[in-house]
Amino acid sequence: MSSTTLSEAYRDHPLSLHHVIPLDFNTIPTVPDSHLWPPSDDDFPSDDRLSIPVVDLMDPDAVKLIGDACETWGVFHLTGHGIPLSLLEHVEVEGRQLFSLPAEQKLKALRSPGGATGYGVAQISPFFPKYMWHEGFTIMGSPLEQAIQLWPDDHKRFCDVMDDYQKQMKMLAEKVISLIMRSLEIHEEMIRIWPEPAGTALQLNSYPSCPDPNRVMGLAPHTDSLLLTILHQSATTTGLQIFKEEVGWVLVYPIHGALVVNVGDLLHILSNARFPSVLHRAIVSQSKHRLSVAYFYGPPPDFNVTPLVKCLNSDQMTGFLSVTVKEYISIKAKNLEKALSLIRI
Ligand SMILES: O=C(O)CCC(=O)C(=O)O
Ligand SMILES: [Fe+2]
Repeated sequence: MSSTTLSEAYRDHPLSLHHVIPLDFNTIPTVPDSHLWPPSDDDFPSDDRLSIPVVDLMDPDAVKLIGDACETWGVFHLTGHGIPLSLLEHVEVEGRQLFSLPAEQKLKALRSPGGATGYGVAQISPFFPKYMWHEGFTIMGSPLEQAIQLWPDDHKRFCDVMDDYQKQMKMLAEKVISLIMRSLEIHEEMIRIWPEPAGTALQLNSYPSCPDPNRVMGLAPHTDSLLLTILHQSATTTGLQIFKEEVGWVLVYPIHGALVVNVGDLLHILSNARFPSVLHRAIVSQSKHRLSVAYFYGPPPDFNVTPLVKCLNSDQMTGFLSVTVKEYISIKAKNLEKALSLIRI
C-alpha cells in the first residue's frame, strides 16, 4: 500500500486563490484583456486530412498497431474498447450539467489553493501570462465531497456516473498499458510492475463558446504527466490539437464512440524516449460549448519510474534519472515542459 496519494503529491504546490477562480463566461460579452492571447503564427499541416491513427482494441494485431501508434504519434483513436456508448453519453450529460450551474454555485466546489480536486482553472495556468477560455473540475476517487456542495439533495446520479466511469477507465487503461508493454517486448511478469492503488484522476474540461475564438486559448500546450491519458471529447465540435514534429498542429476530429489515448511523460520515461509524450492543446469554438473528459492513469506516487527498455540505437538502459511519481509531479509542478529534460541523462 502506498504511503502517499496522488492528491497529496499535488498538494505541495499551492496556487494563489485568484489563480483558481475561472471567469464567469456566461456574463462576459467580449474577451477581457486577461484572456486575450497574442495572435499566433503556428504551423498547420499542408494536408488537412492528416490524422492520428485509429486502432481497434479487438484487432488481432492490436499490440503492434498500438506500439507503432505510440512510437510515431504518441496518440491514437481507440475503437472496440468495450466502454458502453451510453456511459460516454452520461458522463458528458453530467459534465454539462455541472458547468451550466450558476457561477456562485460552482464556486461552492472551488478547488482549495493547495488542493487537487474540485472546480477551478487549469492547473497549468500559472505558467502562462494569459488565462485560458476554460473551466475544469477534477475528481480523484469519489466526487462526493464536492458534489454535495453543488447539489445538496441531488448528487447521487453525478457520483454514480463518475464512479462507474472511473472504474471502467481504470480497467481499460490497464489493458492498454499491458498491450503497450508487450509492444516493448517487456517480459510478461514485468508487465504488472506496480502495486495498487494506481494514481488516477478524472478531469472534466469545459470550453464555453467564445466571441473571438482566434484570440483565446482553450487549454495551453502541455504534455500530460502520468503514463497514459484516455480522453472522451464531445462529438459536436472539434478542439483538441496535437503537435507533430515537422508537421505542426494537427486537429483531432472526434470519431463517434472512439476514445483518444495519449502517451504521458511517465510512459516516455519507461519507454526510454521511444514513445513521445505528445504536446497537445485545445482551441475553442465561436458557437459551441465543448466538453472533454480526461482520465489520467499512473503508478502509485511512491513508485520508482525508470526506463524498462534500452535506448533506441544504443545499449543504454539509463536515459533518465530514476524518480518516484511523486518526485516527478513535483518537478513538473515547478518546471512544466522543462521537467523531462531536467531528468534526462
Ligand atoms: O480538451 C481536450 O481535448 C484536452 C484536455 C487535456 O489535454 C487535459 O485535460 O489534459
Ligand atoms: Fe492534456
